[in-house]
Amino acid sequence: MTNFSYIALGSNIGDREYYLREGIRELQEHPRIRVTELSSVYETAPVGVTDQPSFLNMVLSLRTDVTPLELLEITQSVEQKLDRVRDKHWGPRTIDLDILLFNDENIKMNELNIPHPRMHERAFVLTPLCDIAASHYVSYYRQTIQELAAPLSGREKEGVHLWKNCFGQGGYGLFES
Ligand SMILES: Nc1ncnc2c1ncn2[C@@H]1O[C@H](COP(=O)(O)OP(=O)(O)OP(=O)(O)O)[C@@H](O)[C@H]1O
Ligand SMILES: Nc1nc2c(c(=O)[nH]1)N=C(CO)CN2
Repeated sequence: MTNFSYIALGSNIGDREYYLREGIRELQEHPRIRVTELSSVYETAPVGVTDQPSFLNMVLSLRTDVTPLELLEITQSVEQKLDRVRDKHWGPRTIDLDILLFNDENIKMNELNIPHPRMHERAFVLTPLCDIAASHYVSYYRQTIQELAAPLSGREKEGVHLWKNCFGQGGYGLFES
């Protein structure tokens, strides 16, 4: 499995931790994917559409031999399987799986943009990503993840609170409760 990718997960409907856990499990059980690391889980204030429940957010890294478009198909089928309904733009969702990075590729297609076009401005993405990839260099931004996170305002960072510290346990603390 020669490709690597970082995926952001978010949930703000129902049993949010259940949906995160099931999202990870679905990816892990895919024969062409190996989940390699999980960040901690953060509770985050909604960004964009603010009149909705708070989110649980986290990120994971994986290795795979599928293409970026195949990975998008897989993540979308996991979202569907986990009751995701697409109605309101940026509205509440049981599970959202965004492909943040795929190797060091720069992809601009109608259905897929990599790096994810809003990752650099989102504390709810960069904070968990720093758990597992702080020193990872992204050519597109000519910066490491840590450097991307540094200019985020205090207000953005204030909306992001550690909810479950799984990282110190190799990430898989999420499966222990
Ligand atoms: N890197 C990416 N990861 C996931 N979806 C992407 C990506 N780039 C483009 N898309 C497209 O974005 C479309 C909308 O995705 P989705 O409904 O999950 O957006 P969102 O999570 O509400 O908003 P945002 O993209 O700001 O996180 C998808 O159908 C997909 O084709
Ligand atoms: N805190 C938070 N806010 C959001 C999120 C999210 O995952 N977490 N996702 C969005 C659309 O993808 C819009 N706003």
